[in-house]
Formats: sequence, C-alpha cells, structure tokens
Amino acid sequence: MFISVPATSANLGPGFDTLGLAIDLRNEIVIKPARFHSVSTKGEGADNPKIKKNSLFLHIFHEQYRKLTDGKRATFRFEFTNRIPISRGLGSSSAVIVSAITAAHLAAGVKYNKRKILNTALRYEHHPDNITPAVMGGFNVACLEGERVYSKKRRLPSYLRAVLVVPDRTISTNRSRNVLPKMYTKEEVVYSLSRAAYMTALFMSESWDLLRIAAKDKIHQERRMRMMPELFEVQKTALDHGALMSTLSGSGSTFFNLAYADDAKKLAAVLAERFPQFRIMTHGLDNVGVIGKS
Ligand SMILES: Nc1ncnc2c1ncn2[C@@H]1O[C@H](COP(=O)(O)OP(=O)(O)O)[C@@H](O)[C@H]1O
Ligand SMILES: N[C@@H](CCOP(=O)(O)O)C(=O)O
Repeated sequence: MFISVPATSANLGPGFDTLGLAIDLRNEIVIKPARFHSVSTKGEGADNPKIKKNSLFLHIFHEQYRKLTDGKRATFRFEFTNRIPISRGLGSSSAVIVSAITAAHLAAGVKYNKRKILNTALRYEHHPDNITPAVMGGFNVACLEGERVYSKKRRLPSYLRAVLVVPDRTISTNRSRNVLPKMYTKEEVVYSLSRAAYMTALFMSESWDLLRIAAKDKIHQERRMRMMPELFEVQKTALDHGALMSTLSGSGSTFFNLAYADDAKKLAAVLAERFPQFRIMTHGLDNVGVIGKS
C-alpha cells in the first residue's frame, strides 16, 4: 500500500478553524503485510525517538483497522518518508491522521470515499481547517454541524506558490490555542468575520491582488506571533517584497506567503537573506489531497 498526503496551511489569517489550503509538500507511507511489526522513518523527525516510532499514526491505524475488520489483528511493515515539518503549523498532525485512516481502509480492503475519511478524521482533530484540504486538496471552506464536516473546495492555479518561512523553533497547536482569550469584543469578531468572508470570495473568484486586505485578523495571529516576535518582521518583509498575503500558518510557527510564481524566487531570496536562522521553502499548491493505492 502507498499513501501520500499533503501539508496544509490553515486559518489563512481571519478564517480561524475554517479556511485552509493544501501545499504540494507530501509525506509518503509504504505499508506491507509482514510477519512482525516494524517501522522505518526517513526525513523530518527521524532523529526524534518519539516521532520515529510514529505512535500517533499506529494508534489511529490499528484502531480504525480493528473497527473495519471486526477486531482482526495483523502485522505490517511501515515505511514513513516525512517531508512536512513537525509542529510548525503546516498540518503535520492532520497529515498523520488522514493518512492513517486512509491506510486502515486500504489494509482492511474496505471501500471508502473522501467524505468518509474526512468525517472520521474529525474524531481525532476537532477543527476541520487542516484535515479538509489534507483530504480534498485545494482551497477549502469548512464548517461543522454535529459530527460532520461540511466543506466546499476550489482548485488552486498552477501559477501560485507558497513561500514558507519555517522557524527553527516549534509551537505546539495545543499551546498556541491556549494563549487565545475566551472572549472577544464585537469589533474584533466583525473585523475577522468580514475578512474571512471577503477572503473566501477572493479565492473563489481568483482575485489575488486584494488578498493582503482580507488576510488581516484580530482573533489569533498577533497574540500568537508575540510568542516569536521576529515573525512581525517576517510578515512585513514578505508583504514589502511581492507576497500577495502573508499569514501565520495554522497555529505557527511557520509563516505562509502566497506569491505569483514569477515573484516567488525573488521573495524567497530576500527572506533567506534577512532571516538566515529560518528555513525558506517554496512549493506549488496541491489540488489532489490524500492519495491511497493498494
Ligand atoms: N510525521 C510524524 N510522525 C509522527 N508523529 C507526528 C508526525 N507529524 C506530527 N506528529 C505528531 O503531531 C504532533 C504535532 O502536532 P501539532 O502540534 O498539531 O503540529 P502541526 O502544526 O504540525 O500539526 C507531534 O508532536 C507528533 O506527536
Ligand atoms: N485552526 C487551528 C489550526 C492549527 O493548525 P496547525 O497546522 O498548527 O495544527 C488553530 O489555529 O489552532
């Protein structure tokens, strides 16, 4: 079995827990039936004993496999190739969840569709903004009704690039959610709500040049960026050098900059020169989402 799943950038500024898109930067997993359980891990996190064992993937995979096969137990060899930076706001945990559920269906020989994978993924990650593009690819608006995800996808054009600024330090999503207040003023809510709606309209109509207005918010970005104040300078530099929008990716620490392909190289060079301590990665956007092959 082969599973491939993209990185995602959630929130896109004002669309907290709602908007997200997929990036052409993929983790891949090969799974083979085997007499004994074994795991090999290459790439991101391979030097971290906790990540190396990939207990999150294995827990979800086995739980789902047992459900789908009425309790059957089986052993496999798992080969992980990790390219998505971990705990950097690029949806690494969603990628694990979505790929593990897809893998369990393939291993159990149970037919699935992407909606089923998405609704199952919601049981493991309770906000839909990363899991939806990880499953579907493209730009997605998602909302929850009970235990279901309702979402709408728009394909993204090949002339756009994600120029990612990936800090050397991690920010865990749990910690980054805990710095947010319990209450917001009406002004803060309207400021962000109006921009989330505007941003959706801009993505749906491919009106890229107004994104920088739509990408501002008062719900989470500044409060989180204060944990790593260099990010304010990253955002300003990106917007001054060709980024169409520059937002904290998910809960951080990565900064997501959207640019025309023609501008991306120059933008990446400026960011690399100004922020030598951070990794700059340029990737296309993804319209496919999770891929699973038996
Ligand atoms: N490739 C991976 N292998 C194993 N565990 C992973 C992997 N990617 C993510 N994880 C798990 O997810 C956690 C990171 O989740 P989170 O803080 O939500 O970060 P992110 O913003 O990258 O999704 C890690 O601490 C680890 O437990
Ligand atoms: N809406 C969530 C998104 C978290 O994304 P991640 O990539 O950091 O896991 C949030 O802002 O907390």
